[in-house]
Amino acid sequence: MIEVNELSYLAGKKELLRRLSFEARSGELLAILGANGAGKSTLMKLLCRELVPAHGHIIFRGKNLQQYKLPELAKQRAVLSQQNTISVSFIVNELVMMGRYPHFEQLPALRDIEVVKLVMEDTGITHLSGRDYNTLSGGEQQRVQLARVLAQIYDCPDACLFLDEPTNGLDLLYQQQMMELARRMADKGYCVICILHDINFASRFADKILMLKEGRKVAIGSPLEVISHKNIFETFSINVKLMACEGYSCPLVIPAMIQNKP
Ligand SMILES: Nc1ncnc2c1ncn2[C@@H]1O[C@H](COP(=O)(O)OP(=O)(O)OP(=O)(O)O)[C@@H](O)[C@H]1O
Repeated sequence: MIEVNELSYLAGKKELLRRLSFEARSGELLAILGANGAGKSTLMKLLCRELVPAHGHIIFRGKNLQQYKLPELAKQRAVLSQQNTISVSFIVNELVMMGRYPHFEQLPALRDIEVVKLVMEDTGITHLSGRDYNTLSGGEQQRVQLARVLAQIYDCPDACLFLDEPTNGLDLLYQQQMMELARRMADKGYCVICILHDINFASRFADKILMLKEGRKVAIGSPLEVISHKNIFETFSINVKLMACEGYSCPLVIPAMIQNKP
């Protein structure tokens, strides 16, 4: 689905990503972990073609990403970004319909209206349908944006869904629902690539984890392969305890006390 080959990105003279290679397949949830400033969002912007690589290339569904026309790409990948502030007033229903814009010219077809209804049900926002987006809480806005991006790729079940810290601002229930929804999307055949800060969510829901440190790959593999004291220390400079969790194959990560700190 996505092959990343020797990808580098420069901002001025600063190398934000260094010779990064990995792949993500259809039906897979890939979590990207790394400290603040590790290059996770930069990588996601490259994968979505918001940025152009300095070196290396990205093959998306068998074709170099740069060769796609944007309208073509819009039906095959959708992005939930971190920043979702809107200066103009929009009714929730209209905002979700924006996800269907790549699919119709002037007026939405019956299918577009049906998809908007379905994604609003999936994300639990049907009751917000007539509300002004700017009056919603941060967590409600996050779910509306998720509904919009799901609407965009709803009819393309092997499309790619990019989620940049999707659990930000959500309470515990909605964090879990967000990750369960991401998991369900992968199980349906979508390739889901998700930036996370919570190692336990990555461990619990991802098929593969990519760990980044200062723009380079520390490790990639299944949670069992990747979640180790060594990789976590190298990525985050913290010591942790790893615990086996009954009924789950993935390890549970608990912060160890930092010694000699006030
Ligand atoms: N245009 C730019 N010019 C200079 N430095 C940049 C530019 N864009 C990003 N950076 C720097 O590149 C590094 C990686 O940024 P990026 O946003 O990809 O990190 P991140 O891993 O997503 O971090 P966070 O977890 O804090 O969101 C940061 O140190 C950031 O300050």
